[in-house]
Amino acid sequence: MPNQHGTAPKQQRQVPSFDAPRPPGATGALVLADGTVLWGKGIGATGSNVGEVVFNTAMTGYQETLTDPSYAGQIITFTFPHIGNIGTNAEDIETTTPAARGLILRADITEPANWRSTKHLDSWLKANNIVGLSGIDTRALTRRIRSKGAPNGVVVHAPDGEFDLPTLWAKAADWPGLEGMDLALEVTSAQPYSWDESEWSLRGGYGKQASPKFHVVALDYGAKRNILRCLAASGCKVTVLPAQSSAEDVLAHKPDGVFLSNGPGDPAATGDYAVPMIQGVLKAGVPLFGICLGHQMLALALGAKTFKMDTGHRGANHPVKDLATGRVEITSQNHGFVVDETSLPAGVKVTHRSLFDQSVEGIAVDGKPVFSVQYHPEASPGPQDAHYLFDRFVGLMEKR
Ligand SMILES: NC(=O)CC[C@H](N)C(=O)O
Repeated sequence: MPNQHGTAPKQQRQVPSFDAPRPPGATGALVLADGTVLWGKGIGATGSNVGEVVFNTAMTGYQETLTDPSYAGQIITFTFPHIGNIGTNAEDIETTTPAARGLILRADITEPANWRSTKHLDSWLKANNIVGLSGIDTRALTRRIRSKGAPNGVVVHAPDGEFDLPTLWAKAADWPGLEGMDLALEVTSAQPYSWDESEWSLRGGYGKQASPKFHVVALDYGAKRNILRCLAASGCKVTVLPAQSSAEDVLAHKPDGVFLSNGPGDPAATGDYAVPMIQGVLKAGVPLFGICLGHQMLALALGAKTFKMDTGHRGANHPVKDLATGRVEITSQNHGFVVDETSLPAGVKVTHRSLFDQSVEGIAVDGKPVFSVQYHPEASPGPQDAHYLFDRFVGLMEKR
């Protein structure tokens, strides 16, 4: 039986026929695990890469999106057609080593016209070894993902047009998929470090750096820089620790608060290290705040379950309702797994809900300084409606 990604076990699967004529001039393709081939023009680095093919509907912020470590293991389809128009620069990055496995565009890369641009997107993709494809009917691809779920696929770019479809297809069909895959360990920092605000200027309306009042230990599962910036701007000195740090490692820093970062892969696959660490911190009563993967890990540590969504949420205009105030926030999102509401134990309440599909967007523990959200209050890219959550975290530390 093929699973939801269209991947069938090796012994059962049929090698698709790849006899259809290759369009002249095709220098790239997307080969899906079900044998579908979408021909296009290769962009960025040459070579091929396998991953889960997802789509992002944000109209801005392609450089932040491509450098968000949560995209490890994924090939990003941009539904917005003008990608490249502001070029790239050295500031709008969420990590120095992008983890996304490829990108799919409708149109050719737009020529840059922006005073901050220091490099054309195509050269930047090459420098960062990201393989891409343009000339793809991204609307059709997105509709396919929406109706059948995110497929596994291989993106290939070969300037001479020479690539072997059966080999690429086998790479897609053999890839196990994100379910059960721990990718946080691929993108976490190897060493602890202090977030140095002087190196990375505060941007975008968060104001100047506040002098630190609280010490926050941030667990790095693939943390976006703008989260660390937002914590610093809210008055926190931030110590970043590697993903596999234990509760003892964390508490040895005598933190006023502990932050659980975003990150790639399946949250349930990180259970052996993240869950005991979080449980130790919960026991110590230290205020806890989690974003996205961190939110999912907190739910797991509280005894709940997560599961893989068919399509996921990736974009910059997702409406979320704060159930306490009734206020609707427009949020930035990037996730493919979600907390199973029915598995939440007594004493853990849903605080935020997606107005697209009613799924859980935030939780809090009754009477404890512990909360998390599925979406991205730090934006980058996206609106800043939810920035108040950083102040809420600081408020909990203040109270304690
Ligand atoms: N942005 C994130 O932290 C993503 C969390 C998790 N990897 C998911 O896809 O659901």
